[in-house]
Amino acid sequence: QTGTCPLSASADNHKRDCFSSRAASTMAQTIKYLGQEEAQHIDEELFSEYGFSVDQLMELAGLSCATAITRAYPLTSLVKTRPSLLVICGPGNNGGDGLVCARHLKLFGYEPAILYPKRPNKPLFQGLTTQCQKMEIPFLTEMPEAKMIDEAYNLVIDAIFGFSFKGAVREPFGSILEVLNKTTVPIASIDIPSGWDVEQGSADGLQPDMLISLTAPKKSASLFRGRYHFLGGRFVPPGLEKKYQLNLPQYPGTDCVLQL
Ligand SMILES: NC(=O)C1=CN([C@@H]2O[C@H](COP(=O)(O)OP(=O)(O)OC[C@H]3O[C@@H](n4cnc5c(N)ncnc54)[C@H](OP(=O)(O)O)[C@@H]3O)[C@@H](O)[C@H]2O)[C@@H](O)CC1
Ligand SMILES: [K+]
Repeated sequence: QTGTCPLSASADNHKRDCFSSRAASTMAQTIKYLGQEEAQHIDEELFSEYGFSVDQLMELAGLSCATAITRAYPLTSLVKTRPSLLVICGPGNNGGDGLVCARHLKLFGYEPAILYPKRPNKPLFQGLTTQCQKMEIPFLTEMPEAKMIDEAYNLVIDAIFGFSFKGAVREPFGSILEVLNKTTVPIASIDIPSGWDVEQGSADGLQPDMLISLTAPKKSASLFRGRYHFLGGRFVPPGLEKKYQLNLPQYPGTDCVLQL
């Protein structure tokens, strides 16, 4: 009889609702934040064990970044008359993500310009550079001053260093990060705020407005204080997710990004 009583039924519903919201929040709390070595192992396994190529995953990573940026800073929200963006690319795969991201942002209607001061002599990066040039994206020859960046661009995309960054920042990136620290336009960092220790962060380093974590957040992401934290890189096979207990949240529908 109690089972049919409206009060009990609603209490049961309440219990069930509480349980599922608790379950959901437990799920959300247990997304794994990766250490540096763990992130590198996952990366290596994707290429070896799981048969992916770098350019495949870089394309998906860069597309996720462009999509997340479009969500956080839609064209209609930009304060400057032109939808100008500055994309700063570093010497590794994080820089490659930046090149792919710039290409997609151009297709999405933005006007990116790229600073790419240290270009690896590898076909992958040469191809990505050519693709951007053919998309009529200008490459800057030097880092503009902070004041000029604040005047000319709506957003800076930081694709300088990712999860392989270690030690004190070497030139020319030390000077570039110093300038970025003086700018006031929002910064969107790809995977790691550049200059941050991948696990410990950096108290006096960049304070980006947006962070796009790829595959899974890295430990330093728990110190991120900006407005937008997105997850991208929807390419993790179930076996790998299970092995590393990533406990990734469900991406909605066909989306390639998820706001955390
Ligand atoms: N599985 C995934 O999630 C995927 C991840 N992807 C992306 O790859 C990123 C990781 O890429 P990565 O391993 O190439 O390294 P990354 O962090 O770009 O930097 C290495 C470069 O930085 C340099 N460097 C290092 N320390 C330095 C210092 N102190 N000062 C100055 N330079 C320093 C170092 O130079 P070197 O030591 O060789 O002189 C090297 O050239 C990852 O974060 C994500 O964005 C996607 O593309 C695909 C799928
Ligand atoms: K970065």
